[in-house]
Amino acid sequence: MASAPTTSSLSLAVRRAASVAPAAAPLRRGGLAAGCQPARSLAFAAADQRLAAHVASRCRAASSSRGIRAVATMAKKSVGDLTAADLEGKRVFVRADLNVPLDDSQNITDDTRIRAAIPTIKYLISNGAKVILSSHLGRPKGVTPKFSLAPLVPRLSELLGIEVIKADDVVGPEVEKLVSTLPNGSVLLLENVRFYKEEEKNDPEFAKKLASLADLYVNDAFGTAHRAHASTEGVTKFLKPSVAGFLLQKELDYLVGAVSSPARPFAAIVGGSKVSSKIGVIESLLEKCDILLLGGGMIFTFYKAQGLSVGASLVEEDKLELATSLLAKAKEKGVSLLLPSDVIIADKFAPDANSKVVPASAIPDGWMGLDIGPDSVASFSSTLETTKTVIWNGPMGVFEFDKFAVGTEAIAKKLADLSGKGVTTIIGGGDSVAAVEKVGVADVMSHISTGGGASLELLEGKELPGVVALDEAVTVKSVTV
Ligand SMILES: Nc1ncnc2c1ncn2[C@@H]1O[C@H](COP(=O)(O)OP(=O)(O)O)[C@@H](O)[C@H]1O
Ligand SMILES: O=C(OP(=O)(O)O)[C@H](O)COP(=O)(O)O
Repeated sequence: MASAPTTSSLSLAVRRAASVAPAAAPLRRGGLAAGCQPARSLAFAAADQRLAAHVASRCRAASSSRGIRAVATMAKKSVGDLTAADLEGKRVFVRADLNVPLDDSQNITDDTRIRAAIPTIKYLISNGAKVILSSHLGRPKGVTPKFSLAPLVPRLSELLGIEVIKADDVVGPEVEKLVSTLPNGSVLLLENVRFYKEEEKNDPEFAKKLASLADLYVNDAFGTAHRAHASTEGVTKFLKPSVAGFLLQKELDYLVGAVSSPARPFAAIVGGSKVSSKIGVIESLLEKCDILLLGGGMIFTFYKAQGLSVGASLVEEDKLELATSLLAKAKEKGVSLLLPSDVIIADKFAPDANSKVVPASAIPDGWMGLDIGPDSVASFSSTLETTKTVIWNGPMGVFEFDKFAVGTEAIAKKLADLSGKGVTTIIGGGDSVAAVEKVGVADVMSHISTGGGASLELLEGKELPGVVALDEAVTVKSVTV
């Protein structure tokens, strides 16, 4: 697997690459100036931005001639910073995102989010903590049995290797009683936290009640970190320490870390239905990537902006100027922006539509582009061959219809192939994850995000309230480049 930078705690606001020297050299502890130490070995207790900058500048001086890049990071405290001495016998409120799909018989149809939450919970129970596990499921309006977390208990228990206890409520005397009898190393799953309307309102009294159940707080709910809710944000005001779980840490390491200081060439593939939903992502990625490949429904707005006929394809008339300015911005930034050279068109928006391949410049009236064509797949693939880091957000076509899933699946397979060759491949949540899973290549990617909305916000450069609220720690890491 490729060498994405890893940190011992979370990257957030400040990342200062002190040097990017071309030659690779092994890390040599003795060779660094005082205050600069290899990754994972140095954690500054004080969370001070100036300290981070100061240390970065010292490391810059020390490492520029050795092919070592030192990155001082405003970081969040991690659950990994807590030892058995901190955790033994402690009640730990863990907010996870266990919002998994259930079928009509309440069977879990995709347990990815449950599996992703396991490392943090296992770490806590193996260190003698009492885990009070909280999540939402769906968007219930009040108490709604079909949104109960009960169907998750067997799978959680199986994956953890212990019997998970389930509470019928989120707060209140019954829950308090259960918490008071919890043995060390056990897990109590609270009921769906959104059964209380106070959760989404981030009601301080409700947050205080949640906090009163525990001694410390771990947020591992990356998929919900863009929500300022009582269990993701409010609760941190009443529980110290409030730290990040391993999943949250990994998501930020890839979606912020690997994207901010990527191994280059760095390519971004952006697809999906509309330019309007991806403006922020495209603008942000144009600042960072070397190559930008565009696919999906949004390409027709770009074609039209360039004066091409797009038939009945999806076009956002009010975004034509924006498309033109994004093309200009790419040029100005020296980013090679590639639009598909051919497309698969359909005579109607349906799985059984008649279809044919045409050059992008030859879409007849009445036909709509629903996928990228074979020449585009070939040119995108050969371009991707040159890269060291790739991030993908949004499908290349209407992949829900088999006939128009070819381009998306080909890109998924190409990324799997590149991943096997050491390229860092990051799948940024949402439909692209579904595509990668459909093709059966999810396991080989460097990172697959568990959050659609959250990953989009991160890629747009926004801060996530559930992350901002956590305790800070400054770390310095060094990586060879
Ligand atoms: N050429 C196209 N025309 C219309 N819709 C498209 C086209 N290509 C992709 N889409 C649709 O875009 C949707 C995904 O868009 P979006 O939500 O922006 O992506 P993501 O969920 O990956 O962030 C899919 O439902 C897909 O069918
Ligand atoms: O599934 C989720 O988000 P996602 O669909 O954007 O990945 C999260 O659990 C957040 O759920 P919400 O969008 O109801 O707050």
